[in-house]
Amino acid sequence: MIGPVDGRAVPRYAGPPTFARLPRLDEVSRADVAIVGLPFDAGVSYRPGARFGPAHIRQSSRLLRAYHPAVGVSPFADLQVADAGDLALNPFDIPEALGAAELGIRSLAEDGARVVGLGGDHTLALPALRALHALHGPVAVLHFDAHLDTWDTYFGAPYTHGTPFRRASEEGLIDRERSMHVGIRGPLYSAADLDDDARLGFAVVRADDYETDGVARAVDRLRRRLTGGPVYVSVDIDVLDPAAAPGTGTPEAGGLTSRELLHTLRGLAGLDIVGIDVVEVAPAYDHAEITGIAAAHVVYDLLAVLATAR
Ligand SMILES: N=C(N)NCCCC(=O)O
Ligand SMILES: [Zn+2]
Ligand SMILES: [Zn+2]
Repeated sequence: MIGPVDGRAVPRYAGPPTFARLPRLDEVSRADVAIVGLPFDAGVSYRPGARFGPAHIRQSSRLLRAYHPAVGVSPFADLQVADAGDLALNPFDIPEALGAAELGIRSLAEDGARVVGLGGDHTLALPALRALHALHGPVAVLHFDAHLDTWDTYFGAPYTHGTPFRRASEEGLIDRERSMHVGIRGPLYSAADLDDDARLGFAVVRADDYETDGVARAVDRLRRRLTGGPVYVSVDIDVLDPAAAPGTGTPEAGGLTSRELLHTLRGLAGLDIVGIDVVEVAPAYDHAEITGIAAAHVVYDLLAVLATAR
């Protein structure tokens, strides 16, 4: 395995701009995990800027270290993780951008890598699910978000960051018996949004459930629903409270702490995770890399979970 540049030999703030200062994909013969930047934000409904997310998450990942004590693994030693760079996604043509994202993710996955997409806005979950469906058939979606993202259209547009999981459900890409949202909160357009969402195949762990029932119960609920098949993990960074992730486009008060989120992610060990995205990091609204660091740790903890399958 080729791991990250050692922070005790080359200063953290020097060295390659790859995620965690890992090798580039073209520097390794094969990869278990490919981290790919998806700089695209033409699907947003409010604050723009998630196109700068991949570079920001990479910059905020320079302090990650080799050993994960809570999980008891060294993700970069147990897995060959490499940075595949960014896909070139057309900012003026959403369907074309989604096609390019699907193709890029699919070709990385066909080479045998688990793909971690760094967003970019949440529209990108749709091409990722199209790519994975081609390889695995319908997958369960474990979706961390303040928002349902199963709305229908905005201004008549079907492909936006508020609609990827409705499209994915309509297209038969997801397992409607095993998908779920975690962290849902905030105002909806109407009560019918929740009925539509349930019909599209999602169970819900609300942000408020963390307050009343705690992390262990949330983990228990999601493990029960997700076991028995492939799982796609999609993390919209706005699942975190704006205090823990100010750098995002559609923030909602009352979200998870980063400790709650990371603890929940570690509870996924043993599930068959076939793909991951971390989206909606918009650095223009970030401060002191708070959001970038949270996103980098989300990726790191999910890599640790993947490493437990070794
Ligand atoms: N996927 C994210 N972050 N937000 C969706 C919000 C869609 C809306 O403004 O109704
Ligand atoms: Zn969201
Ligand atoms: Zn979202």
